[in-house]
Amino acid sequence: MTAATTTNAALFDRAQAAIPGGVNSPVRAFRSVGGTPRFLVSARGPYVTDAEGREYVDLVAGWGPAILGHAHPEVIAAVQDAAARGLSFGASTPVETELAELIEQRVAPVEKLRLVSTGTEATMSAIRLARGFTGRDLLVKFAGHYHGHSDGLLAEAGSGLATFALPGSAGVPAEVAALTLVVPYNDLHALRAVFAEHGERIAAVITEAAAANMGVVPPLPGFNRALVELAHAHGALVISDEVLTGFRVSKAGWWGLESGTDAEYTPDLVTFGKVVGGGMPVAALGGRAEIMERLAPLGPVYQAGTLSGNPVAVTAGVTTLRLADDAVYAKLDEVAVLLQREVSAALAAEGVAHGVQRAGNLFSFLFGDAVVGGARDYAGVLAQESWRYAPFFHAMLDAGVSLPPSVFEAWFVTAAHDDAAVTRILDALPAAARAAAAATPAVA
Ligand SMILES: Cc1ncc(COP(=O)(O)O)c(C=O)c1O
Ligand SMILES: NCC(=O)CCC(=O)O
Repeated sequence: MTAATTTNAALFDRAQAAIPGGVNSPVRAFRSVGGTPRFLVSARGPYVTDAEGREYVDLVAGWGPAILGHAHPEVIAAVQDAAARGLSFGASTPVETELAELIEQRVAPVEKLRLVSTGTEATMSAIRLARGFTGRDLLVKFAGHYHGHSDGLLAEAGSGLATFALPGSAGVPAEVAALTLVVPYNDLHALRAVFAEHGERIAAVITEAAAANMGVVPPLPGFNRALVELAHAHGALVISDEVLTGFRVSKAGWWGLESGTDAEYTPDLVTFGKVVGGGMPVAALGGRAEIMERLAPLGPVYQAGTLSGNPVAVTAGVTTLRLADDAVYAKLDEVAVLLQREVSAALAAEGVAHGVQRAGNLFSFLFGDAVVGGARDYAGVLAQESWRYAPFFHAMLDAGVSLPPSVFEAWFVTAAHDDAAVTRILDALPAAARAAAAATPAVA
């Protein structure tokens, strides 16, 4: 390893002078945990390495895409091969159809699919399509769910907005914000009330297939199904956002986990991102052919992109999905279960009251007596002692384990988390649990 020639602190100073907050996405800024963000220079398998030459076991996984671990040799080789043939054509390529077919084969509600570059674009376009299809304007979303940063979706959103306690965003016209109705998650009663009042004006309900941007909050059994039935009874569509869960929690995403059970549901539109790009900018919206065919050039709903279906990025996605076989998903599940158990045991050993939240192989922890039974919505999540997370996070980081820098984010495992990586995490836990136990709330 080459000797470090700079420090994270120096890089952060320089970044802050050139880039707002020193980051290109707010969740990277360490604002809620304090300290200096690590500037990463490389990643391989379950590890990331910072500019000081320090290696960390990674439980962020690029915020989800790296199910195989970082820089999987076959993915890198395929990307290098694609790159050597040209970076972007602005024309159709065979590999785009391959990715669309692969997704359609696995997720039955997706009959037709269009590729875009980010999850934000996928949900934004799905909403326009739902409005164009239904001829209605209102959108229903759930508090604590995050669907990217387009104007209509930032109200009571999760991810960075939860981390920074923002109720929404400046710059969103009141007229636009008024078109989004926010309902507590897992609350069919509240959803029924919204439909009773506004049913004829609601174009769609958008929901994370399993919520994972306020920490993890799974849907109650049958919730997705009931919400589809309710929406359809009122002529509204359901957009199931699988940007985070898609091809991470199973070969067919969250839909795959519930299909074939009593809770099976059929959303009208589904959005994907993260894993479908294998770490490169690919996302997608798909769904019923009748709806998808309203998109230009077939229909009147306009949607486009210079870089949509970029050949290098799509190659990373296709290769990742093809390599993610049953053994990969079994490994993700195994590591997730082990870490849930061991983190919980370490916290319990230090007397830290906590709840464990899980949805497939996604999981997170809630701190405090109020949440030992878990949380089923955003208000439940906010009832925790979130101030216990920063010292826990920093103790793990000091011991060489990189967690999401917010208590409101899921932990992401990879299939490359082998015994050595897991052992390093387990070794770090006792001190981190002690730090969480000793934490005190900040005084204003
Ligand atoms: C459920 C969900 N939807 C949408 C998005 C937005 O995706 P992107 O950050 O690629 O715009 C994210 C994550 O960022 C997400 O977790
Ligand atoms: N779970 C939150 C995200 O994945 C968001 C990442 C980002 O906005 O940078």
